[in-house]
This record gives sequence, structure tokens and C-alpha cells, in this order.
Amino acid sequence: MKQSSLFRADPMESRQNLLPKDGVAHYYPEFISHHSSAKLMTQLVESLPWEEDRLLMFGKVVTTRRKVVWIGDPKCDYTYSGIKRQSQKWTAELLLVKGQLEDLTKSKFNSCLLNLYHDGLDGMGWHSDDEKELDAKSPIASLSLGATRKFAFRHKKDKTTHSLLLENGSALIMHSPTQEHWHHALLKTKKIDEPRINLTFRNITPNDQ
Ligand SMILES: O=C(O)CCC(=O)C(=O)O
Ligand SMILES: [Fe+2]
Repeated sequence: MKQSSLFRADPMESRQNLLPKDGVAHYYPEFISHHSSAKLMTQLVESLPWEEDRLLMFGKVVTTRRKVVWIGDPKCDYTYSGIKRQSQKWTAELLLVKGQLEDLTKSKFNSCLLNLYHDGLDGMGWHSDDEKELDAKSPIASLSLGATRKFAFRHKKDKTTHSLLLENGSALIMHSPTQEHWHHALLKTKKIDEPRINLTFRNITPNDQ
């Protein structure tokens, strides 16, 4: 890594752009209260059909330790890492959170990918959320519940990195053209034993359009 900085946004400065160029990302600590976050986390763990993620790597399907659920409006199935996911129906709790993030971003979301990281050994490698089904102009809204984890951006050309801690109840909003110029990752660590759930709300083009 060429250059690294650790952001920990001040609540008063929550609209400061985390990226120096080629994208806009805003961090909102305590977007939901710790009480709501704990309640939501328990509901999501207990009620959703969590599955291992499957990725295509060098032509082979590999499964991850991290668990996922894909939620979406009808006809919002989604292909990523070369594998097609069928979406589950929205729950009342998720619709509530979606509404709050829509108010914050002044955008609409029709799908959500949930990731369950059991502990610090689960993470997500470098990628950008730029699949062809995604509306590239829509922001991506990411809500974090549970353990604080380090999230990093890496510029696709100059490879500079910027990282920040995603705290319990926080929201991270990535605006266009962030996905075009930056990769991001959820870094692994041996130091964290607690679980975390991340929800990324997205806007995809329905299958029949
Ligand atoms: O867990 C996170 O904070 C990142 C998740 C992510 O990048 C994704 O779902 O595409
Ligand atoms: Fe992502």
C-alpha cells in the first residue's frame, strides 16, 4: 500500500468527503442507536435464510465463511462474481431502515445485500460495486451493525488507500463515480471476536427492462 490514512469522522464533520478525488463517500456515525442496532441484528440473524456466499475463482466455485442474504423487489435478481442470486422478500424491519436511508440520500433503493461476518476472520476482498445491473448513478448506502471493523478504499490507478472504522449503527454512503475509480474492502483482523452485519442498499435495473 502506497499511502494510508485512518479516518475517524467527527460527528460534526460527518459530511466531509472521505475521498480526496474521483468519488464521494460520507460517513454518518450513530445513524441508528445502539439499542435499535442490537434489536435489528438479533432479528436479522434469527429471521433470514443466511447462506454461504459462492464466488467464481479461476473458473471454480468457492464458498465463503461469511454468510449472505440478497433481498430485493420482484424481478430484482442479481448476478455478481459470475453467480446469479435470487432475491428474498423485504421484511418490515428492513423496509423501515431502507426508508431512513432513502430520506438521508434522497434516492430510492430496490435491493439489499446483507453480509454476516462471524468475527474478524471473515472479511471481503477488494472489489467495486459496479455490476452491470446496478444503476451507476445511484448511491450505495451501507449500514453497519455490531463489531467495529476497518473498511478501506484503494484507488484503481494510483493505488493510494484511505481507511476508516465502520462503527455499530453507522452509515456509509458512496456516491457516483466512487465505484468507477475506487475498489473497497472489509479488512480481516485476528483481534475481533464479535460478529458484524453489514447491509448495502442498492438500486438495480429490474430483470425485465
Ligand atoms: O461489509 C462491508 O462494510 C462492505 C460490504 C461490501 O462492500 C459489499 O457488500 O459490497
Ligand atoms: Fe462492496
